[in-house]
Amino acid sequence: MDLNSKIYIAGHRGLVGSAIVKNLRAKGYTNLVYKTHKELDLVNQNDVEEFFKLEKPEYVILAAAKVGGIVANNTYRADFIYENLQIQNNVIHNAYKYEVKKLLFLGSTCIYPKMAPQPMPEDCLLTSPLEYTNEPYAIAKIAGIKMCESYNLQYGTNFISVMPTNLYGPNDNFDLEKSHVLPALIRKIHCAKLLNEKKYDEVVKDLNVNTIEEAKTYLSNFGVNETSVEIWGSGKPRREFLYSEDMADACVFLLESRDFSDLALNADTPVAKAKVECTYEKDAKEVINTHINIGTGVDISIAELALLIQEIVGYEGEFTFNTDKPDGTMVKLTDPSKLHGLGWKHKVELHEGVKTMYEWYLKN
Ligand SMILES: NC(=O)C1=CN([C@@H]2O[C@H](COP(=O)(O)OP(=O)(O)OC[C@H]3O[C@@H](n4cnc5c(N)ncnc54)[C@H](OP(=O)(O)O)[C@@H]3O)[C@@H](O)[C@H]2O)C=CC1
Ligand SMILES: C[C@H]1O[C@H](OP(=O)(O)OP(=O)(O)OC[C@H]2O[C@@H](n3cnc4c(=O)[nH]c(N)nc43)[C@H](O)[C@@H]2O)[C@@H](O)[C@@H](O)C1=O
Repeated sequence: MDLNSKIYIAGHRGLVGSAIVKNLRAKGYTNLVYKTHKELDLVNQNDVEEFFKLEKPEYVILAAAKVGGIVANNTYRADFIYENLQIQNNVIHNAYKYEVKKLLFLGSTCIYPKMAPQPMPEDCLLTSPLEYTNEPYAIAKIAGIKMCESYNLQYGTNFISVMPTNLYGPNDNFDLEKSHVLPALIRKIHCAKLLNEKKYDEVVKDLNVNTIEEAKTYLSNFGVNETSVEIWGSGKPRREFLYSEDMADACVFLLESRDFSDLALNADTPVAKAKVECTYEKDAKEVINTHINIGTGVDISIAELALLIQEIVGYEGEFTFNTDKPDGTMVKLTDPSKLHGLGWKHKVELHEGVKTMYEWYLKN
């Protein structure tokens, strides 16, 4: 990739996409292409093909997807599987058709089995059943990995898949119903603090409603009042969080350094030969695995996360636990040793990242 290469970032306004644009710009890449969802609906096959035909990007980063937290995944199951399959089918296939030099596909660590060994290595994929709450989303993501792998093998493309752990940072989704836990808890705890301090104008502004009564009613639906904040589930599940700017840096690092161009079945390489002959299937599988974990290797319980956010926000109320809401997977800690072996490690620790994110939230 040189600094003038034409790079298409799909999903450039999202949590990850915006961090990737920032990272690429800081590294001096100048020829970046993007479209909002409104300008180009990636679910639409014809429109995506027209875009590739016209723009002919040399590199593609696929950070556009239907994304949400545990309840959104569990509720809008059809939308999560349909939209994600459509988006990735359209983008990956056209990247092949219009000869993109390299593509980076963003999966998720929820592709791994619910009872995966901890920490989860890349090769535990497809070894036992998935977590139910996000099974449709995870199945779409697994299809994306297998598509990248299959196009590399059959057509000699250079498609990479990354499996990030739970992410957070600027431009995150703070919608209390649909967001992930970290932005949801920041907003709930912040609003409870404002209610407690009777800063009603600020609560009304935060929620974009007209009156404090409206704001209080809305927040009470999410178990938030002057003195307490509801946490979904038991608080016992453990999650691993990575700051979005670290995630973006890992993506650009892998895009610059990882290469699968010798994997085509007709390539004159030992892996390709092994794959054709099906003689060294295990060895070949280890080498052709296009997916790689991106994580910190450190996790924290949801109850501990709430305490950490409480301290950063400066909230003095209590927490309640709503066990009618799902816990989801109890532990999903990545094994990032493959990534570490390639020479990349995260820089932002959780406390610092949450502090920076809260400052961003207050400004935006
Ligand atoms: N957030 C997380 O914790 C994790 C995320 N991931 C993966 O990382 C990737 C990025 O996620 P994240 O940044 O959090 O998601 P966001 O929801 O923040 O951003 C998603 C982006 O995708 C775009 N988009 C969605 N649907 C369409 C569509 N039909 N056509 C065009 N654009 C569309 C949105 O565009 P617009 O802004 O114009 O609406 C938005 O820019 C996804 O693949 C996700 O699965 C993986 C693990 C964890
Ligand atoms: C990244 C990954 O994220 C999703 O999986 P998840 O990790 O289960 O997502 P989550 O962040 O929404 O929840 C984490 C934990 O936190 C608890 N929790 C407490 N209180 C709130 C709360 O207020 N909101 C939310 N959302 N969760 C809460 C919640 O009950 C759960 O135990 C995938 O669907 C999929 O999108 C994916 O790839």
